[in-house]
Parts: sequence; C-alpha cells; structure tokens
Amino acid sequence: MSNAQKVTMENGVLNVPNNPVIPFIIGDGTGPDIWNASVRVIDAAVEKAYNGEKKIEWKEVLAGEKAFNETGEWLPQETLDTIEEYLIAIKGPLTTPIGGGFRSLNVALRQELDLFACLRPVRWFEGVPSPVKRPEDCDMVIFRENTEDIYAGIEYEEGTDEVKKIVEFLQNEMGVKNIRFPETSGIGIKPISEDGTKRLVRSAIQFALDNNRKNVTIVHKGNIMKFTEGAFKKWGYEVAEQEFGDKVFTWNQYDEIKDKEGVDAANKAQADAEAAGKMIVKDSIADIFLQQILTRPREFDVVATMNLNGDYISDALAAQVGGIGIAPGANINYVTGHAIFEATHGTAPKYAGLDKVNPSSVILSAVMMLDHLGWTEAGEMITNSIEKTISSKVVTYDFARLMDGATEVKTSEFADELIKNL
Ligand SMILES: NC(=O)C1=CN([C@@H]2O[C@H](COP(=O)(O)OP(=O)(O)OC[C@H]3O[C@@H](n4cnc5c(N)ncnc54)[C@H](OP(=O)(O)O)[C@@H]3O)[C@@H](O)[C@H]2O)C=CC1
Ligand SMILES: O=C(O)CCC(=O)C(=O)O
Ligand SMILES: [Mg+2]
Repeated sequence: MSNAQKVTMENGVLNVPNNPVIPFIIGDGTGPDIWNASVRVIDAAVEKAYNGEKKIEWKEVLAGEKAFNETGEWLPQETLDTIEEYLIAIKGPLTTPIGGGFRSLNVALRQELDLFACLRPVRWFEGVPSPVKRPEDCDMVIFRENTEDIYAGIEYEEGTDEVKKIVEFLQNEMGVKNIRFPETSGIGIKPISEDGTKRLVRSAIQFALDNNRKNVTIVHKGNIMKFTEGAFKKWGYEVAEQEFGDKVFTWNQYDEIKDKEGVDAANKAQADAEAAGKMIVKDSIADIFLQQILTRPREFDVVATMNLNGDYISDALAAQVGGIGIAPGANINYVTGHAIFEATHGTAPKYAGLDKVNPSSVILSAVMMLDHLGWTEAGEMITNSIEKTISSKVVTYDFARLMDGATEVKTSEFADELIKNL
C-alpha cells in the first residue's frame, strides 16, 4: 500500500513527508524525451541519498498537446486543482503558437496559481563550453516578476472593433496624439503594480540576504516607460529602504546624499554601509545592463526585474554559461508555498522524439525542487554527478558541437551516465 502524502505548508514552513506526491506535466515537443530521462536520475538520486527511506510518488497531470488529445482542453481545470492541492509540481516545456491561437499555457499556470517569482539561477559548471572567456565570473540569480507586464495578455488585434475602441478612447478621452498609424495599429497594455513589484523585490532581497549574495540589481527601462518600469525602480527602492533598511544600502540613498552633501559624503556613506556588512541594492537600465553582464559579470549577483526583461535576460545569461540546455528555474509563490519547477528553455520542436537534447535544465530544476523540499543531499548528489559527467566530456549534442574530444550521447544515455556517476 502506498504511503504517499501531500506536501503542506504551515506558518510559512513546508511539511515534507517521506513519500510526497509530486504532480508533473510531461511537456510538448522534446518534453517527453527530457522528462523520461530526468525522472530516472531524480529517483535514483533520492533512493541512493536516503537508502530507500524517501521516494517521490509522481502523479501525472495534463497540459498542452497531451491534454488536448485526451480531454479536448489545453489546460484542464483538474490540472490546476491538483497542483493547487499538492503545492509543488514540476513541468516540461509547453508550446505556444505565435501571432494567434491560444495564449501561453506556461504563463497561464503562473498566473492561475499566482506564482509571482520566476527564479532562474545562472552559474557555470566546470568544463561546459561557453562563448565568453571567463564564464566562471557569471554567478547570478534572476528574480523575474511572473504575473504582470505585457504577459498579462491585454492585447487588441489590428483591425478589430476592440482596437478601434481603444484607439478612439486614447485619442478622444486621453488626448493622445502620437499613435503613428492609428488605423493599422495593434495595441498591447502593460500593467505594473506597486503590490506586484514589492512582493517580487522583497523576495529577491530576502533571498540575497539569506544566501549571502553580494548585491541586488533592479533592472528596468524606466527612462522610457516612466510609470511602469520607472515605478518598478521606485517601488523596488522603497521596499529595500523601508523593509530592509538595517541590512541594505541603496543607490537611491547614495543619490540623495550626493544631492544634499556632495559626492564625497555619498561615497563615505556607501563605504561605511559596506564596512557595516550592509548589502548594496542598485539599479541598471536594461540596455546597458545587457552589455555589462557580458563585460563585467562579477559586478552583478541577484537581479530583480519585470516579466519581459526577465525573459530576455534569462536566455542571454544562459548563453554565457553554456546555453539553454543547462538553465533551470522555478516559479514560486513565497506566501502560499505553491511552486512549479521548470527549465528556462522551450519545446525545441525540431528535436522532438529524437532523444537528442540536453536534459540538464530540467534535471537542475529538479535539484532546485529537492533543495526547496529540504532534500539537499539528493540535490547535491545530482549536481556533483552533472559536474563529473561533463568533466569526462560525455555530453549531449549542444555541448559536443562546441567541445574538442567530446563523446556525444543521446538524452537517455546522458541520464544513464548521470546515474552511474551519482
Ligand atoms: N516555459 C516554457 O515551457 C517555454 C516554452 N517555450 C515555447 O517553446 C516553443 C519553441 O520555442 P523556441 O523559441 O524555439 O525556444 P526553445 O527554447 O524551445 O529552443 C530554441 C533552441 O534552443 C536550444 N535548446 C532548447 N532546448 C534545449 C535543450 N534541452 N538542449 C539543448 N538545446 C536546447 C536549441 O538550439 P539549437 O537550434 O542551437 O540546437 C533550440 O533550437 C515555443 O512554442 C515557445 O513558446 C519557450 C520558452 C519557454
Ligand atoms: O510561454 C511561452 O511559450 C514562453 C515562455 C518563456 O519564454 C519563458 O518562460 O521564459
Ligand atoms: Mg523565455
């Protein structure tokens, strides 16, 4: 008889039984290849780390093509209810059609379950091929706001009655004169709120303090989008100063001191704060940020940003440490405890069913999940095995094409190798 039980959360603390039920979504495209390899590695690590005393009871829930084929719905309510009930889940990538069709199921899962923080750690593993000279200098954690921004899906298609109404409202009631081609524009709306910003930046700062990270950078395009991205910066600094004032020093405080007392006083205030062990909270405009993470990655650590910036930054930083094949992530609501772990990459449809792509992103997402559950020994075992396997140059196609003397293996064979090296 199965002893499987739910993971629960009480007073902000997760309660994890030895046989937790964890729902999983297999994913579209390369999802099944990756999942079938990953689950073997996760189970083997848990078995070995706890001598069989702990075991995950996997519960499949449907989304995407498999859900549509079996139920006629892309994201059945039962899937949302199950994840709501069992708290922690893991998923493969899901396809989103471009320019029409249904809206992103990945985004829908995040919004429906209010998983407001998309956490994407970016670090280099010894031996992984990278386009930069010193990939080891890149060690960052992205906190991407996951429920707002243009991802809220408030968009009106060119030529429709809806867009006509919006354009007329903007022109007639709001005095807008600069819609360049009003007859042929589609319109998207970008909501960014104080509540949404503050809960995200609060989580990022708390994470940075708990994990002894060097600094938090608020990344925005506030010079152009003043009341959305600019407000994100303002509210971000407010959280930092009002809620973490004894633990952080902000560049906003630096600027205020500089304006009143001059640059020397501001430099001294920052130096004193750092000497007192305070963490720096700074900000960067998104375009220059994308240059500086390449040229001076050591200056950045935890990154707090909005949904679209976070999406771009995730893939750009992944490239720096070896690519999207080794880029894990988690979508978390720190208040309710709900979390869905998933890779940064998508379904890579051209490789679907070929048993070819790198499963490391999903496997490392599972490591994040094991750490989140407090099963750090199993997570560490997997991380060590990935390092050992890559160092021995046994890798999937994405790394093999960039490495001299590599042995290219299939997704399933890479998993075999990881299990052998646990
Ligand atoms: N969270 C999610 O579920 C996400 C879903 N998507 C969806 O996925 C679909 C495809 O999106 P697309 O823009 O092509 O992006 P993808 O991330 O799916 O793939 C782009 C490229 O990245 C490389 N890649 C992706 N996954 C792996 C892997 N596991 N191992 C090695 N290389 C990998 C491949 O590069 P190469 O060609 O160089 O070999 C691939 O062609 C879209 O429908 C999109 O909406 C996208 C992102 C996230
Ligand atoms: O939902 C999608 O199709 C894309 C999502 C995405 O790019 C991401 O989560 O980084
Ligand atoms: Mg993306």
